[in-house]
Amino acid sequence: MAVLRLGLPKGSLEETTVDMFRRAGYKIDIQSRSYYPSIDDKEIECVLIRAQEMSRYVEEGLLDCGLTGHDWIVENGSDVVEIAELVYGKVGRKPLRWVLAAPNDSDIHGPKDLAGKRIATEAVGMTKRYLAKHGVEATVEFSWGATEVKPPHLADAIVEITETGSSLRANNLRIVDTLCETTTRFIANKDAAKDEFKRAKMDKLALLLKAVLAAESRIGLMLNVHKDNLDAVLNILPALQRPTVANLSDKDWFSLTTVIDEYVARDIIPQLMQAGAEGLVEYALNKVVL
Ligand SMILES: Nc1ncnc2c1ncn2[C@@H]1O[C@H](COP(=O)(O)OP(=O)(O)OP(=O)(O)O)[C@@H](O)[C@H]1O
Ligand SMILES: O=P(O)(O)OC[C@H]1O[C@H](OP(=O)(O)OP(=O)(O)O)[C@H](O)[C@@H]1O
Ligand SMILES: [Mg+2]
Repeated sequence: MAVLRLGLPKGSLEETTVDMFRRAGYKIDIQSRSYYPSIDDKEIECVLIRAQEMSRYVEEGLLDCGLTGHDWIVENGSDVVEIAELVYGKVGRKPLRWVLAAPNDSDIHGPKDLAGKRIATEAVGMTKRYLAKHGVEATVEFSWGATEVKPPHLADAIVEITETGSSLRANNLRIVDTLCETTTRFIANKDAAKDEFKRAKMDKLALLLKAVLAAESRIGLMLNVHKDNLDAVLNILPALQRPTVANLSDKDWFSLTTVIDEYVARDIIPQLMQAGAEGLVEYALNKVVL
């Protein structure tokens, strides 16, 4: 039987990825110390791999596809096919940033101030390219992690990824500059992407994962409205998502169903009620296919 070999990222992206697959309809079970999670789809075989190494194994064909950050795909210089961009991190749903950071009281305020200094980072290639772009000579030292603790004694500055900013704050570091942004990508091996079975399977996974992300920021809205108030209520709803308007058994009343961005709901719901909406129900969505 044909099987798709899928790499799941160990580390920061692990929990969110497994949760996204669950909401996409796949149950993944990771036993402690096992690097072969089980999945309730006989056509998929999962392997847990560090995000840093994912693109290398996908490029070599040891894995057909996998999820990892754009940052490590670039850092490794991997030649892989991008099936989908999925904007999620460990905590949030926004791109993450790789930043140059220095102690709050340091005299480093821009790239030029790095001349002759020592910079610790997990992303050596990215940092060297940044220095070259600014024509600055500095020492770049590979860091195995816990990089934020290094300044001021073990390094003058660091290049590190930040999501919530709490690791930088906890270590009295301030952001000096942003080197790049990164998001999660669903990548495939070039040959696997040309294989009919594997490509179809990957496209299906990408569609479902994107649908889960699209649903997270939206809500469903259902309400009833008298015909005299129909236009007023319709005018309040965002123009992009035309609602479904259906007749109720009483001819003078209509039922409206629509999907809107969650952040507009808090403004719109009171307005809708004022305009004559009744029996309004807001509900969570599992998947939205755009
Ligand atoms: N909050 C986050 N912190 C760090 N990396 C994140 C975060 N959210 C998403 N990522 C992404 O996860 C990947 C991190 O890969 P990496 O191999 O460094 O593992 P790690 O998650 O830091 O694991 P470890 O705990 O072993 O250091 C990167 O591609 C990065 O863009
Ligand atoms: O801006 P924040 O929300 O604080 O997130 C960013 C931090 O999370 C990651 O650390 P990780 O857990 O991978 O530890 P490590 O430094 O030992 O790799 C990353 O390397 C940063 O330190
Ligand atoms: Mg890490």
